[in-house]
Amino acid sequence: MTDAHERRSRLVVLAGPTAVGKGTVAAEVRRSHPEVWISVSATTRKPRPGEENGVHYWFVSDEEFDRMIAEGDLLEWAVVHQAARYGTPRQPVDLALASGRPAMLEIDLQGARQVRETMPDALFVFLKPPSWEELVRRLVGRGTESAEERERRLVTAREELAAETEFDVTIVNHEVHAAAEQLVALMTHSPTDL
Ligand SMILES: Nc1ncnc2c1ncn2[C@@H]1O[C@H](COP(=O)(O)OP(=O)(O)OP(=O)(O)O)[C@@H](O)[C@H]1O
Ligand SMILES: Nc1nc2c(ncn2[C@@H]2O[C@H](COP(=O)(O)O)[C@@H](O)[C@H]2O)c(=O)[nH]1
Repeated sequence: MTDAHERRSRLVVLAGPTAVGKGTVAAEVRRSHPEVWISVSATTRKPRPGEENGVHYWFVSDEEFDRMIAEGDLLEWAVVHQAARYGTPRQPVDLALASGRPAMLEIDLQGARQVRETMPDALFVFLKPPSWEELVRRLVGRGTESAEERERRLVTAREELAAETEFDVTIVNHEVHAAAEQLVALMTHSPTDL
């Protein structure tokens, strides 16, 4: 493996449609590979039951999010599902990469495109559902959105699925542990080895 490839693999950007399982797979990586650093995003969305500030997200006000943008604190940010703003705090990413830890961002397509511009050496991974029907089942089964919000998310999901070819690698999330292991392997192996 070349030095260039090692640099390329250390930051993984994970994206994919709503409810494909990005958060679940990221939680599995956190559980089984504590050596991997995972970014905690800031969002203006309200917490879901069980979500903790600083663990799942930094839940911030619109004013605080405006301040973070103005002060250049965010590596990327976007309005997602036409509903709330989400962004990646820049400094923790820089610190994780400087410390040599493998690092991962779990963000939407718009954010991934921004990171592609500023950090083209990152590895862009698309998490894909086994089928559209299974994606809808997971979204409904999660039970965290209203029917109206689910519809909005599925509109974005169609656009995100169409962007798969922009990514370096696709992982199909059939099973959570297997998907997490494939993701971690990408941080240490060439995609062509898998
Ligand atoms: N491999 C899998 N098999 C079956 N169910 C899964 C799998 N992965 C995730 N799920 C379930 O699918 C639902 C959506 O998962 P999750 O919330 O992680 O998706 P997400 O991609 O982070 O969604 P969003 O982009 O909307 O935040 C959850 O109920 C989760 O338990
Ligand atoms: N561009 C960014 N997108 C992000 C970030 N953190 C999360 N996300 C994406 O938002 C949607 C919705 O998440 P949810 O928790 O409300 O279901 C999902 O696609 C996430 O990947 C971020 O920092 N930047």
